[in-house]
Amino acid sequence: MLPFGRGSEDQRRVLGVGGMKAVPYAQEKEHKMGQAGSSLDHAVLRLVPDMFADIWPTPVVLTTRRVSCQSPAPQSPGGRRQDRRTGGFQNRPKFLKVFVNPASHKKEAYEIYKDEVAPLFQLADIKTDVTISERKGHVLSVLRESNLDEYDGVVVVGGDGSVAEVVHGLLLRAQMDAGRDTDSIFTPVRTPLPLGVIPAGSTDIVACSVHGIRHPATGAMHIIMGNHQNVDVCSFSSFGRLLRFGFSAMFGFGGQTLALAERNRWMPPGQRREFAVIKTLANLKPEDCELSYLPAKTETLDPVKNEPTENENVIGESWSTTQGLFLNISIMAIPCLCSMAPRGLAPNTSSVSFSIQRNRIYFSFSFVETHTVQAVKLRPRTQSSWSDDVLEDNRENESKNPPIISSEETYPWNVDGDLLEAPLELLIRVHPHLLTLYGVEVEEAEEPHIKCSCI
Ligand SMILES: Nc1ncnc2c1ncn2[C@@H]1O[C@H](COP(=O)(O)OP(=O)(O)OP(=O)(O)O)[C@@H](O)[C@H]1O
Repeated sequence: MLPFGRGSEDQRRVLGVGGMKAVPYAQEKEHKMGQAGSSLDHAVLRLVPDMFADIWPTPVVLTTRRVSCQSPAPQSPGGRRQDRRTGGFQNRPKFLKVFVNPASHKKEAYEIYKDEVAPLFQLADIKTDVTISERKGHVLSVLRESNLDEYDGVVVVGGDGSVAEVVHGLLLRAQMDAGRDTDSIFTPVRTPLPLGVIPAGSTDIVACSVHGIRHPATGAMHIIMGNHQNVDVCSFSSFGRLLRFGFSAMFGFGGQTLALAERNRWMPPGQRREFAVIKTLANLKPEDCELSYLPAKTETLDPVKNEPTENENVIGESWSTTQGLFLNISIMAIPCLCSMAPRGLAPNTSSVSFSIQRNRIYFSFSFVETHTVQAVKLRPRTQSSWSDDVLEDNRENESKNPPIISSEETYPWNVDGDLLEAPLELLIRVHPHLLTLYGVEVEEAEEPHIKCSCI
């Protein structure tokens, strides 16, 4: 099986249009059909840089999960897709609900949609119903209240935060339609609508992970051709209460940096991000946590079907628990490819080392471990080091800023680039193949050409 982030030179080519790398669809399809399945990684990582090894000599944990991924075509209610003229492409949509976030990145999302995507949909005879989001949360309320039966798919034009909002909305809606209580933990049902992602944000990790490239027209072509890829989604819950769905999360450095950036929203975005990274690094303190994880069921290759099969008996359902000081813990349900880490932040590897690529140089950190997990539970054991900084800041700016920490202490998590202030204990469960995205399995993202802010 060819995992994400690996493959021969030939296999690393991505499907592109409009002057970008262009591989004929048939050739790409043939290549994909040659694979036994794709892989998705789930990672929990605990970073203790070498320079701090004397101070925090604890070992490090990084967790990944490998899941086979075949893509049966989801059916819209009533099986209406089968009645359509699909021009040879079985999953080709005819009517799409489109959400555009005009505030994404450089505020160009609407222009990108109008100039680069809408004309392609028109050529392909695809009808659209477009909503320009007016504020954070607007998309969520539209997805809750609209009749979605008439659509073949949903499209989001924006960055990772916008994608996360639509994913959360679609999955909440699916639970509501299935009569589930969305306030509590449950085994979620799939959403019947595939989601297309048109990158228009500053990082676009989800688009890079399913298209291999940040290129709106490539995203549009995957939608038009009805290329489907099933992806895993995480649920985040605390003390039995569902908080949200998402693809990735960071606690420690990643959460603290975002929290600091959010507290300084008055700065321009680039400056805010750099300020937050530098200040967090300068005050970097590890979090003292109890981390438990449920190892994933192992996979072996079925010799007859040449497909990965889960071996339920090898690892039982027993939680592994570790305690100690963690600089960063990341959980990833998608490979998290981006221009700065073209092979992904969650490399699909059984090795205990984790590497990120910067300008073609690889760093293998001995202080990062990877594990394959189905679920992770994190419980900080002391007051967050982040709250010390908040209190210090608040003392400095007491007259300007109201206190942020309430009597009930929360801990900052970076969930798909959004700040989630979670209570003491957070349970993250991986739900295999919960969502279908328009796209294909990609081996590697485009070479870095734009500054990326994923870490
Ligand atoms: N009209 C709006 N005004 C302000 N914010 C909005 C609006 N519509 C949506 N949002 C919110 O903006 C947030 C960030 O958007 P998005 O992720 O698309 O852009 P970005 O942060 O520039 O990109 P990336 O996440 O890739 O870094 C999302 O959480 C979304 O809910």
